[in-house]
Amino acid sequence: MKLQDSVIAITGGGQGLGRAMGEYLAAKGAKIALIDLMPEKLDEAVTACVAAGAEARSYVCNVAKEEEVEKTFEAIVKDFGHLNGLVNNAGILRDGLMVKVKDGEVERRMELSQWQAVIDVNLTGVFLCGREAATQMIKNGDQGAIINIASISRAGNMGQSNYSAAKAGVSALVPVWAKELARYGIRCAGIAPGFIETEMTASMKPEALEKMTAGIPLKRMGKPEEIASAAAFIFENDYVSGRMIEVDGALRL
Ligand SMILES: NC(=O)C1=CN([C@@H]2O[C@H](COP(=O)(O)OP(=O)(O)OC[C@H]3O[C@@H](n4cnc5c(N)ncnc54)[C@H](O)[C@@H]3O)[C@@H](O)[C@H]2O)C=CC1
Ligand SMILES: CC(C)c1ccc(C(=O)O)c(O)c1O
Repeated sequence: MKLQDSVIAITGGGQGLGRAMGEYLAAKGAKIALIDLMPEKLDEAVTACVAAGAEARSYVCNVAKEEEVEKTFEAIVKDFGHLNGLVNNAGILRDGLMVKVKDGEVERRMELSQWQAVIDVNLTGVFLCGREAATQMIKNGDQGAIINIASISRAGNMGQSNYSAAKAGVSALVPVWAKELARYGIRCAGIAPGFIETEMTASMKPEALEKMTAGIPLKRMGKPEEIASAAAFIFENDYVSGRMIEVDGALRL
C-alpha cells in the first residue's frame, strides 16, 4: 500500500508514540486522523502533522465508548472520503501487584476497578476501533491495514496483570483479524515495543534510567521514530499480515 494520500487513523494520537507515528506517516504523504481524549494535545499534534506536510484532523473520542467510536469512524470517512488504515495505539497503565503479604496478612492489591480500567481502554478500545475501522473500510470499498500496538509486557510482566492480559489479548486479535479481513483486502499486524523514550522516561532520575537501560542488550531505549518506521513498514509491505513485530532492543522481561 502506498502511504501517499492514504487515510490513516491513529488512536492516542495526541502525544507520545501516537503523535510520533502521525508525524512520521504524514511526512510520507499520508492523511492523518488523530483520535484522543485530550483536545489541546490533539490540536498540537495536528499542527505537527500539518507541518510535516500532510492533511490532518482531530477527533475527540474515548476509545472505550462504543457510541463515540462508531460516530468517530463515520466522521473520519465523511471528512476524508476514505479510510485505509488504523493504528490501535491508545493505552493506559495502572500497575500493581495482584496480592501482597504484609505483616503476615494477605492483601488484595489490584482493585477490580484498576483491572477494568486497563481492560476497557487497552483491550475493549482496540476491539471497538478495529471493528469500526473494518466496518467503514469494507462499506467504502477501501483496502489497507490495521496495526495493534502491544508491548513486550504481553509475555507477562510482574505488577502488570491488567496490562499484560490486555496486551496479550490485542496480540491474539492480530491473526484473528488477519484471517477474517483478508477477503476484503485488509491486513492486520502488530508491534510489541520495549522501553521507548517518551515524556515519562525523560522525567526519570538518571540513576533509574541507567539501571533500566543496563538490562537492555542494545543498552538504550528505543526512539518513537523506530516504532513509527515499523508501522510504516507494515502499511507499505502488502505481504505482511497476521504477525507481530518486536521492537525492543532484544530485551526479555
Ligand atoms: N512508551 C513505551 O515505552 C511503550 C508504550 N507502549 C504502548 O504504546 C502505546 C502508546 O504509549 P505512549 O505513547 O507511551 O503513551 P502516552 O500515555 O504518552 O499516550 C497515550 C495517549 O492515549 C490517549 N488515551 C488514553 N486513554 C484513551 C482513551 N480511552 N481514548 C482515547 N485516547 C486515550 C492519551 O490521552 C494519550 O494521548 C500504548 O498502547 C502503550 O501501551 C508499549 C510498550 C512501551
Ligand atoms: C514495561 C513496558 C516496556 C512499558 C513501559 C512503559 C510504558 C509506557 O510508558 O506507556 C509502556 O506502555 C510499556 O509497555
